[in-house]
Amino acid sequence: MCANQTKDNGDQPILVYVLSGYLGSGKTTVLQKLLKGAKARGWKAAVLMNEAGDVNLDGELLAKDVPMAELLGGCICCSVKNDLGLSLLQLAREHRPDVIWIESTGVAQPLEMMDAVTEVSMYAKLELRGLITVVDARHLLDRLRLGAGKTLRLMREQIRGAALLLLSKTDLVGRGEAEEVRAQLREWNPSAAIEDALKGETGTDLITLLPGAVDIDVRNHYHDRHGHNHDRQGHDHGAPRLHDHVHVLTHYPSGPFSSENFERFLRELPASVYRAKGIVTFTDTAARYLFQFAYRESDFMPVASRNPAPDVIVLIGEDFSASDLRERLVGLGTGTD
Ligand SMILES: Nc1nc2c(ncn2[C@@H]2O[C@H](COP(=O)(O)OP(=O)(O)OP(=O)(O)O)[C@@H](O)[C@H]2O)c(=O)[nH]1
Repeated sequence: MCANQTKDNGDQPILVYVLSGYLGSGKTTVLQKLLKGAKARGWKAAVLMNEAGDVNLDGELLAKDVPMAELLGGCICCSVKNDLGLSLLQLAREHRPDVIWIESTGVAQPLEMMDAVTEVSMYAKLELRGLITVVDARHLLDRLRLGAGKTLRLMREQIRGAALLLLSKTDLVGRGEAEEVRAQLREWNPSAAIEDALKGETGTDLITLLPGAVDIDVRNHYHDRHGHNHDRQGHDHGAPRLHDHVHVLTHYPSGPFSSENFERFLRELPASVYRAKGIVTFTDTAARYLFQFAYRESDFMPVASRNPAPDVIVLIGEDFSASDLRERLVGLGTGTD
């Protein structure tokens, strides 16, 4: 391979992560570490920042060479939902990054966020890999002591929706208190990885903790600048962490399948998958279809033929086995479903 050949991720999905966490929990601090880690690995990263106010001060704290889009004056999950789509698409098309980090406002509802981000998968090859929630140990503890309330409820939702939980401000609590917080996190979200992140510093390289990030390593290293041909399975990058119990699963079908198989697949989805959407091509119909599945009802609409996005199926749920569902999805195309 030629030494100055650059990586080509043309056909690879851009991986998207949402950084969630209550106001002041340490999201920007973590984002700075993520950007540093991405740079060290030669990944091209971009950032989308959402601030509830009219100015974005956090953006000032980030490296100037990182493409960044800002959404001000509202929260992604409600008032600026459509703008999020446009900004994400623009970032994706203009910069073709390997990874996009979205820093959400501290008050964002995680499920609404997932819904908004996955909507963009209908227009560009982009894959939401999950929510990373930063939890302020001190603040959560104080809220737990106060008992039920709106803020505690939101913190709990952000924790429940996460694939990775980063515990910040452990320096502001005692050792026993930190353990109390960890136990609470495990109770609310038993499938998430939990890591201490004091001022954004984690014991293990933060990048390796991201669900699915090894995929970026694999694609980059395969075309690495020095021409080294690395193992596409990523075996030389340490053992990838398994996040089988995911909340979002994005699948790109390798070809069309029968509408009957697909309808059966939707009917047989486990109750833990409460939202699905995508674009599919059937062997037995002329048009491509955009489908929406919510509250176990599905809806199909023909897609304009000019939509350049590839076929895609996105599943969103509480906690489901990705490998099991992925197997069923692959089976759709082979008729073994
Ligand atoms: N003591 C302590 N302070 C921290 C830690 N992590 C972050 N901070 C500080 O907490 C403050 C808020 O951190 P940010 O990273 O800006 O938090 P954020 O979640 O982006 O804040 P918003 O965007 O306002 O929601 C900053 O002053 C950080 O330096 C930590 O682990 N311990």
